[in-house]
Amino acid sequence: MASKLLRQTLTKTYTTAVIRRFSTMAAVASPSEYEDPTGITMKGVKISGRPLYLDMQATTPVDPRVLDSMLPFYLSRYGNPHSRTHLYGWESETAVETARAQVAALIGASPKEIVFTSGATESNNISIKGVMHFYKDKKRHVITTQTEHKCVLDSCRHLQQEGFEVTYLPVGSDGLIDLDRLRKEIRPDTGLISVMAVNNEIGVVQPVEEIGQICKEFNVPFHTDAAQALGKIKVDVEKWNVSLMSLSGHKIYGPKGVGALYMRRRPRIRVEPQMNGGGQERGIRSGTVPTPLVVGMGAACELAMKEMEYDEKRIKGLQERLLNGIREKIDGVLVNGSMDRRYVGNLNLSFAYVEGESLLMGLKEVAVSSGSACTSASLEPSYVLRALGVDEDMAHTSIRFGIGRFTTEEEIDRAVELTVKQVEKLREMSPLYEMVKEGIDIKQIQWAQH
Ligand SMILES: Cc1ncc(COP(=O)(O)O)c(C=O)c1O
Ligand code: FES
Repeated sequence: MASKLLRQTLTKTYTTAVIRRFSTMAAVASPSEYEDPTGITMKGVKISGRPLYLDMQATTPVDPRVLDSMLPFYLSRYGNPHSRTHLYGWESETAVETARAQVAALIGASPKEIVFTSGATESNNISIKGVMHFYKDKKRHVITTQTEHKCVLDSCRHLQQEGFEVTYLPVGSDGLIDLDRLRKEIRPDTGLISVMAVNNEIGVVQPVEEIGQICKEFNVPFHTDAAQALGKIKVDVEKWNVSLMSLSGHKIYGPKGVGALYMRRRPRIRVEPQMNGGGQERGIRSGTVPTPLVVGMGAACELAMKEMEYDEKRIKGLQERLLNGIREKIDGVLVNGSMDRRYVGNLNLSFAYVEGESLLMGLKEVAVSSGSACTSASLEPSYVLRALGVDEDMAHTSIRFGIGRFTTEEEIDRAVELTVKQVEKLREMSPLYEMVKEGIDIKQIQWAQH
């Protein structure tokens, strides 16, 4: 008895000490090699000092409070949540169920409607291919949009190869779909309508509630990729009338490699599983549930629930500071996508009369994303910006600034300063800008053909 008590106490003390140490280390992560004044070279870029991070749509840092909640499940409570015969299993299972309730609460769902996955990519794959495969005898048609995340588009392409038909709805110059057009495209054999809530590149918020109503009217299941919406805008599965919703942990200050899929129970939506095995997660997603990651996602959802309003207010202020700061100093700045229907943490801008690649190369001190081809594996500029009808040269100079919970005013001011400096420098060298200043309409110029 005494030894058992001693062991428990020791384990507890050990864990608490380790947690403290690790969380502090994590909170101040700054690998020293980048601080070397002579710099290092990575991917052909000379780096001396860490760039400031404004790429929150790509991923977010883990909130230290989230990490704190996760650590015990690596160090002392490491049981398999599916072990039925001992405490280790039971405590992990309890933690997974708590996390399930935390995720459900943030989207107005019942915990029974949440399936844990490896991320939004997997949830999107299960939703799109899983639903269509399950109802394949009667339903052969999917409607989605041209500006979805690659994993939605690619799942749809896969279905097309199998003989399903897919309609890719166009978007207006504001990035939003036309609801009348959506109605017109619905057919008796339409088995799924998949429209993302918040776009990852341009931040526009689709009219999800209205889309949900149309889906109800035509009795077609509605799937929404809410990876960029969760914890950022109010998400409500009832109000939106969604049947399936994809969620991700690492976009909301949680860990990478975990996500969730919401699946409506009434009326019940069915899917064909993509992963077969031990039958975990109601047979929809076999495989041991990664307890620490799931606990982290749950904690991140709970924090988002408490802090979303505060975060949004702060981030909105920073977004305005960034846009006004840039516009005060330079002209020819275009916001890509609707400014009214937009998540405030996203500012996607294009800069006229500069060369895209040079702009990015000159902005190495700010970690941002770009819609230009030179930053991606494909050779085409962003398909999202092209769907909006953004001019080719403007698409090449687009920069996505992603602002988040831990972004500071100083960082925004520094980003303004560096961006303005770079754009001005490039314009000084640009004969095109020279002509514009002289009042020549460059769109009217007939360039020599070659
Ligand atoms: C809109 C959207 N959908 C899906 C994903 C993929 O999410 P995950 O990394 O969790 O698979 C992302 C993130 O890149 C996203 O922004
Ligand atoms: S800016 Fe690099 S390819 Fe267009």
